Amino acid sequence: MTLEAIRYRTAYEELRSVQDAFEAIKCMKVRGAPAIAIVGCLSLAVELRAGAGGDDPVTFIRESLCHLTSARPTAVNMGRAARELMEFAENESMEKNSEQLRESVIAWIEDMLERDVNDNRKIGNYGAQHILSGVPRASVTILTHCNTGSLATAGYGTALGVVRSLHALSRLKRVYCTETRPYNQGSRLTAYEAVAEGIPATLITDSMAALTMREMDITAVVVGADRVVANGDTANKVGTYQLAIAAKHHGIPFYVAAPSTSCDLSLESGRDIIIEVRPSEELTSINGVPIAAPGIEVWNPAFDVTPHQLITGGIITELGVFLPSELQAALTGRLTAL
Ligand SMILES: CSC[C@H]1O[C@H](OP(=O)(O)O)[C@H](O)[C@@H]1O
Repeated sequence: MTLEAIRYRTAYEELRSVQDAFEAIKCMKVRGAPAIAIVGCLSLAVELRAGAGGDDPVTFIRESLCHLTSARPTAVNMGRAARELMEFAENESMEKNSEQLRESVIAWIEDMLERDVNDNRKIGNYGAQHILSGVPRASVTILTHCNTGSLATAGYGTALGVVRSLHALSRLKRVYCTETRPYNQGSRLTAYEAVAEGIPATLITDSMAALTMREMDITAVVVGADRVVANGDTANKVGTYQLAIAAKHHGIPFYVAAPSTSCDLSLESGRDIIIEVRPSEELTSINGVPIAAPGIEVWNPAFDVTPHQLITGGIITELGVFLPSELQAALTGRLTAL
């Protein structure tokens, strides 16, 4: 029997309450804009199924959603879901008793799972068709950042959903995924999804991205989003902005893939987006092992904002692919301001 030095495993953790979900989101055991909203709301469903809220479930729902929304400020999805669910619950409470209301809200929450996967499959297909329409070559090479796959959503993924759709069409030559320091969503999660599904993928360090664009015939850069605002400026994992600059320099189309649930028309531009700054330890250690001089000062913004002018390929949504300047018109009527 050969020595098994490393076992890379899938582990599941039960979340039994809103507080469990809040803590899992806060410490990034659960991460990814859509996944944060879905897991947050599902934790509420778990408590409602157990009768939480008693004779006043609306108050319990409101307080729970407010708490969950406070876990991480940049991604819009949890806040959007909280507002929409609260509106639904208040309307339902006018004609349903507490038990009926709880069941109605649980059904609304459970529907999020299917809605998200359906949105992601549409994003995947729209994105793949748009990228393929621009190139005569049989197959394409994509560069992506962070993790935007099944481990960041209810399934299939957004930017990685585009990669999945290209792969399903046998039109993906290769996807280059950045390790995405400091939390390594790319090396730990995207690489895991790609290997598990036999998607041709190459892991690179973040610092190799510009060189990869120059040397590896990249067809397009496709990234996810945490908050796309009215003018198309997009907050996404830190490092996205410099990818967009490098893509511009190399004449490579830069796409953002995001469901309408990741869009926030209440904000005019990226200047209005709150950027989460995370603990220094994420940079100075890995799994508790120090990798930096003790006492060094650290700046650890979890996201940056890519100006809409650099999103040259377009914004891929479940409604289609739009230029940043077209986004607000495309989404108006489907989305209301937060
Ligand atoms: C479809 S996931 C969107 C987005 O969320 C990730 O951030 P985090 O891992 O900190 O939750 C990353 O920015 C992805 O692009």
